[in-house]
Amino acid sequence: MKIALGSDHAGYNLKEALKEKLAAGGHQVDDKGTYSLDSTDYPEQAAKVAKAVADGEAESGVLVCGSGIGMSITANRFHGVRAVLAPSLEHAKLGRQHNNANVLCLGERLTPQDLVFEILDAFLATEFEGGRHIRRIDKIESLSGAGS
Ligand SMILES: O=C(CO)[C@H](O)[C@H](O)[C@H](O)COP(=O)(O)O
Repeated sequence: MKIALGSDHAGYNLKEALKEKLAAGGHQVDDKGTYSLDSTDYPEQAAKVAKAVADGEAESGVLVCGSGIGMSITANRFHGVRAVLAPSLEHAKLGRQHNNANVLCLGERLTPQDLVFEILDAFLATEFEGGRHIRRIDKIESLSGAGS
């Protein structure tokens, strides 16, 4: 699978570990940065990953910051992106089954690495259930620009 990957400084170490894991699993990883521990602003990397997913250049995205919150807020600004902040396996599975999430957001400062690895595996392995959930996702997509 082609996966766009990004982090800020607070997610850099985890991003590097995830890059290795994804590559070892046979995935094609597009690393959108950041490329060091120097302080940076998460909207920059989140926008690059979200755009790659929105434009169809990547099938899925993975974003890491300290908590995962800033990444998810930013990524969900992009039409067609459904980013899930997943601190547990259940969040990752439900995000795929019910919400057809295409971006996984993680918090390096809050979630231990061994759990993050399991969360990533669950996210990639879980299928969207379709059915009634399609109607709801269509409603989300129809809201783009609403309230502005
Ligand atoms: O967006 C966040 C919090 O909602 C992320 O955790 C950031 O990584 C965090 O805000 C960065 O904080 P820092 O004090 O600048 O390292």
